[in-house]
Amino acid sequence: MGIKDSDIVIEMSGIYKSFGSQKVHEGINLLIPRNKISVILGPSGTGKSVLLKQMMGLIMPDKGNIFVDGENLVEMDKKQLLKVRKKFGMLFQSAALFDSMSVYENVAFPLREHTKFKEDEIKNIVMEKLRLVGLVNVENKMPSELSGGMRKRVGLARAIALEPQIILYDEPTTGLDPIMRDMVDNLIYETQKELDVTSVVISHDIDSTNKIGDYVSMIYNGKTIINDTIDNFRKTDDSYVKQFLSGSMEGPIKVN
Ligand SMILES: Nc1ncnc2c1ncn2[C@@H]1O[C@H](COP(=O)(O)OP(=O)(O)OP(=O)(O)O)[C@@H](O)[C@H]1O
Repeated sequence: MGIKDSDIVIEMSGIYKSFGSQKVHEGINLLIPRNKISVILGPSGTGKSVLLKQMMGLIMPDKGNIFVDGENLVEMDKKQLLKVRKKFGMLFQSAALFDSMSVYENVAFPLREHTKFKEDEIKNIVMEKLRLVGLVNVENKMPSELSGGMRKRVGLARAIALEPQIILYDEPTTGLDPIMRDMVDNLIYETQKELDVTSVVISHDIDSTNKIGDYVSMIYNGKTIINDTIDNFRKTDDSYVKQFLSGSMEGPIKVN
């Protein structure tokens, strides 16, 4: 079974994006199946983060279409885009916590911004999300008092506070030691199972990909090299994928 047989939640087609004279995307096509984990791989600077931002309409492509649940983001006005963005939660690379706010206030932040919930309702949700990511008795701590892995958990609790259908993870394991990396992989895996959401994970890490990925895509030189099931990814003869998997200097991928 290939990716085309699955229920697709996000479809990007013919995406072109430049910043000034710098061409980042030159005809990206990408399918993201619903309620599964899709990993997006690619060398540094190939525009993976830009791709993620385009999925939720934070950056618009110069050309191409982005469908979320069949609705085309590039044809939407601001109000429609705000509505679509509510389907998404994003965990940024650095977890991007507010340093001057406690853990509790960080997770409560999107609820205060986007809902009219009363304080006792907010409290219930915050405590429930913290419990879900495996954090107890830390709600009054400040981010600076937490380890890197705990901050990722708080970032994830905040990302899921509004119960998104789609969670985007921008390089969640970069800069973490192997044990912490494993912990974050498990967290992504468990969150997907527990909440039955669609997860899109940007990664450089083949071990993580093998562990959590249901589907794998690879982006290189502004184009999609592969976008398929993990099984087909492992079996492919594509020379770009093979070079990336082997970490070799030899092959079609140019190493700067
Ligand atoms: N808002 C922006 N304005 C101008 N250039 C940008 C903007 N966002 C990204 N870029 C450029 O687009 C290119 C792709 O960036 P992006 O962060 O998406 O790469 P990436 O594949 O996620 O890289 P990495 O794996 O190193 O994080 C980079 O050269 C970056 O400088």
